[in-house]
Amino acid sequence: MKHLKHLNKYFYKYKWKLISGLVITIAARIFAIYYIPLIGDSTNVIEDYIKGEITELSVVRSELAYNIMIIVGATLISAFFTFLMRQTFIVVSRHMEFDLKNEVYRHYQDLSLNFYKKNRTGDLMNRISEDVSKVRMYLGPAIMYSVTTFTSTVVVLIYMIDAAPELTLYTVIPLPVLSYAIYKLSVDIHKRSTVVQQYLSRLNTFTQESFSGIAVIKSYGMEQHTNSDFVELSNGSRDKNLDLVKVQAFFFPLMVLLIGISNILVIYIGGRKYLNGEIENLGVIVEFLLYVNMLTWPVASIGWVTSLVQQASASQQRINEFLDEKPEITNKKSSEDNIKGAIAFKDVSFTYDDTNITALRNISFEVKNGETLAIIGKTGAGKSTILELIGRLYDVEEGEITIDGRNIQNLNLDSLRKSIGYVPQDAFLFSDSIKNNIKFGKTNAIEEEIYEAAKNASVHKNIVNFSKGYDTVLGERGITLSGGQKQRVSIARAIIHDPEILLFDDCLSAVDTETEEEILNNLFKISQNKTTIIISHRISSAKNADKIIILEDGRIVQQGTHSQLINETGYYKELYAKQLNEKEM
Ligand SMILES: Nc1ncnc2c1ncn2[C@@H]1O[C@H](COP(=O)(O)OP(=O)(O)OP(=O)(O)O)[C@@H](O)[C@H]1O
Repeated sequence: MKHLKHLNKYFYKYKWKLISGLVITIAARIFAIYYIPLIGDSTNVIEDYIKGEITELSVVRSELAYNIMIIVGATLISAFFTFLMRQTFIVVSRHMEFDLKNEVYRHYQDLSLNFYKKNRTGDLMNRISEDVSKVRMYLGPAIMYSVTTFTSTVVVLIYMIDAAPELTLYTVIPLPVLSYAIYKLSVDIHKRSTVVQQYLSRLNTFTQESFSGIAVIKSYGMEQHTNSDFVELSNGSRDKNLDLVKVQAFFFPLMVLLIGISNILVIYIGGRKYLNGEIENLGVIVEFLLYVNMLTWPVASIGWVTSLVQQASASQQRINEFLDEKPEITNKKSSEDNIKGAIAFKDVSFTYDDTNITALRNISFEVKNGETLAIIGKTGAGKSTILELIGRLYDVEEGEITIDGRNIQNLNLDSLRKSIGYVPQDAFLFSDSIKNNIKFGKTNAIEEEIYEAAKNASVHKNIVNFSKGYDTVLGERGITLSGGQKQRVSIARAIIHDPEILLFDDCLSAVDTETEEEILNNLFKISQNKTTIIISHRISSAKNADKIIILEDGRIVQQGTHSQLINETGYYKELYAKQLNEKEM
């Protein structure tokens, strides 16, 4: 239960709505019960007529007509209040669910990359959807049914004790048993449905992966194999579903059985008391039958609600685990910074926490504002790590990275990130239109700016050739761009952002050398007063840079300009010779 404390702030936020829900529920219950004594009364009138205590049929008629009117009126009012009750409690729970989802989502966004490496996307999604839904069952139905149960029980018991105290005692005896049995059943149902849920999520992941990787499956002729894996999984899923259905099937029969026992007790004990003259009228027995039936659902719901609260508590615990995670990268300065973009690494070493791989060792270099630095090196040399550190996707512990002479950890984080246009190695595009993907870099960009950015990234011509042009939808719902096109849309996104610092991580690898040349020329014009860092495996991307550094195993092994490096024995000269040869061939 302690995990659910986190939600108290939401109860406080919606306190007035909840209090009005409470008042409405009490009113609904009072009106729902109000008519029962009238039914007892009507039975008594008929009984008195049969016994001859009332001789006028017209008296019976008018008494019954009056009772019926009140019964219909009270039922309608009760129905109206019940409608309002659901509208209040369930609507409030939907608001709370919305708030909680937003809270979790905002927190996810603040968390650092390390958190995303440690936790699987499926798990993140489950906690924000499945777990939040389970918590909503506590915020809405569980609270609503608890209030209903409490008010119904109190009001019904008052009426019952007033009518026949001893009979009340006998008839309510089976009800706690009913509540306990439903609780036990609900716990079992919960256990089984968790397993069903797990199977479902495995089945979903499997199908999703199979369809995403359909090209690989088909080209290796693995359809049969994949199909039998699917059948095996879905057989398991069906069996678990059947297990669940079996237990669920007990729910209503159990309720009917226990209500039946209560009814028999009312008739048996009530009947004997009537015959002994301890109860004056048959109407009391009729009333009691109605009371017992009216108590059944609230009492049964105690068991159900207990299990809902337990599930919600387990879910909230999982949500809290993530909410308690502190972002590793924090903003230490609230006021904004004006960034020009001169970057310097001073003796920076960096080891990834999770793999313990030391990606950078004693790295020092400087790029002045407006200059271009190219980084070349074999795969795994630490090139991408340098760019990630500049954007503070990770913080360095050894050495210092400065921008405009200030340690980046002391700069306003938002200003820092806004001053950077980063094109990662795997160009990621959203399942949205090309236009919106480019606008991601500048949400208020006008059409002309989008076209300009796309032209500078040499992708405009490709885009206008699509039948829907810039409105072409990408990804699952639309077309798939070629690797080179993706990279160029991603470059356009960085260009439109118009940042002070441009970071390109091997993002021209999938374009042909001619287009590469074209983009580099455009970039050269755009980035006159920007600081640019280009990572590449090609000399052609690096040769015009003001400075080139060669990384090997996390260390800078050579640095200089193109003309210096081609005359110096080492990796750059070898690469140059190799790529020159390839070009000539
Ligand atoms: N997120 C990460 N978590 C743990 N280790 C990582 C992570 N990213 C990179 N590494 C490791 O750090 C080392 C440097 O990786 P990095 O991506 O910086 O190399 P790179 O020079 O950019 O390589 P490539 O040219 O293949 O992109 C590698 O050994 C890599 O396995």
